[in-house]
Amino acid sequence: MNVDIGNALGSVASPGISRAALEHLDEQVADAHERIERGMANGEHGYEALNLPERTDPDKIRAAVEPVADCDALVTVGIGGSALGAATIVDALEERGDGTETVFLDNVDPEWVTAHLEALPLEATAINVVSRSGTTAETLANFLVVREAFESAGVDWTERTIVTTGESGPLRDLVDRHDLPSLTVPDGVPGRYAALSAVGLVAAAVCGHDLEAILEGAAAERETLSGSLFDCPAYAYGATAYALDQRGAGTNAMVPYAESLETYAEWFAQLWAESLGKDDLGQTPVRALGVTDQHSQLQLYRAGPRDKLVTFVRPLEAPDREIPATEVDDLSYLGDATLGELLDAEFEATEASLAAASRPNVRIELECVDADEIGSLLYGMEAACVLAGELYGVDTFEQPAVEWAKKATRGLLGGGEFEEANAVTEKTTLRVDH
Ligand SMILES: O=P(O)(O)OC[C@H]1O[C@H](O)[C@H](O)[C@@H](O)[C@@H]1O
Repeated sequence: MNVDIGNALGSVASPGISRAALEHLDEQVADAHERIERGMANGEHGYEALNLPERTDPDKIRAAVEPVADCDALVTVGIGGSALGAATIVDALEERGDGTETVFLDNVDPEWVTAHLEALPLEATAINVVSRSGTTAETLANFLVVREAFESAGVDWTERTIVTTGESGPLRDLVDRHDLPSLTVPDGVPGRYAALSAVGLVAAAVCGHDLEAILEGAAAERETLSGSLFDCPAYAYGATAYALDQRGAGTNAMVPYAESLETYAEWFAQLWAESLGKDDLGQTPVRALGVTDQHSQLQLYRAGPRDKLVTFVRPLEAPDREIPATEVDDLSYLGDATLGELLDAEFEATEASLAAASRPNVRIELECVDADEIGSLLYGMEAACVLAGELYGVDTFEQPAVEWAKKATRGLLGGGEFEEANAVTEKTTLRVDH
């Protein structure tokens, strides 16, 4: 992964960061890097995630999925960090997989869940249940619904289920009770940093992806971590995003220029929001897709409030397709090009249009979208986020605000005494009814 922060410099953009300020920030990056290395060496909570490329055992994951390796479809039941990493990988690599259909049940909208289950060939479908805590209501509820759907269809779900969870908890109890194949979420790895463990790789393994290549790409990115942002793409990104936020770019629009990376933007949004949104600090991630959202959001990014950083992710190589020639003179220029050339031109034009309007933007380049590069991207952005967390001085690896709502939900459903649930009845209303 390469990062170009030229269009975030003060000489181009407003807000922007001057070279001198960047040099100064680099001293903080050196300190933060030392802290990160120490955390990694000691296996501290959160920092341990950056050790995953060396710690994850692909053979173990493949052995666990072996009983369902010939399935036609895989339904992953998980939410947040227990779904988005896996979804990012299989969506990015879909064209390179073995054709296994993948469905991610990461919502409890009943109509949507039912529609998915009814469309799946259950006798040829495997179930991938993922929950670090083993207590997340949405995941456990969906698993119960999926189980029942299998039972009603006369399919033995215990033969088709793989569970990834912590060492203990309700989901671990189910594993033990039904003797299900299972994998463990590594200690010290928060869900949103777990894509490079079994949490993200079970689905990839079932789809026939090259787990070693994903981990090698991540390991190569890990090698770039160093005490200077000028030598480390991940830190260059994390430090620049932080510096831009400090200067007023409170929103970070993540814009991959590849359909296959659309889910990656969702994964990034969780990573950035849950890790940095604390103590009244943080940068709001928004998701967009090139070229599609040039025609819906670009107007705001180029001419709206100067409160945004636009982050492009650009694969340099991709399969291409000719644009057929046409008999209409005004369109003849298209016939001389390919769809890839059009995509590239749109990217270059959009990037330049933002720079010309002094809007800060950063370019993240991948060689292509393959297993190696996706490993590199996920690891690089995790490291960027950990660095940003150090610079902000927040508790990067916790998410107390999300836990608050989880407790309130459980309280409302009678799952225990949680005072957070009282806030629901105490709500202030000012209704305008039809
Ligand atoms: O893996 P689980 O324990 O089921 O948690 C799933 C998700 O739950 C919450 O929403 C947390 O904020 C996320 O960080 C986590 O990824």
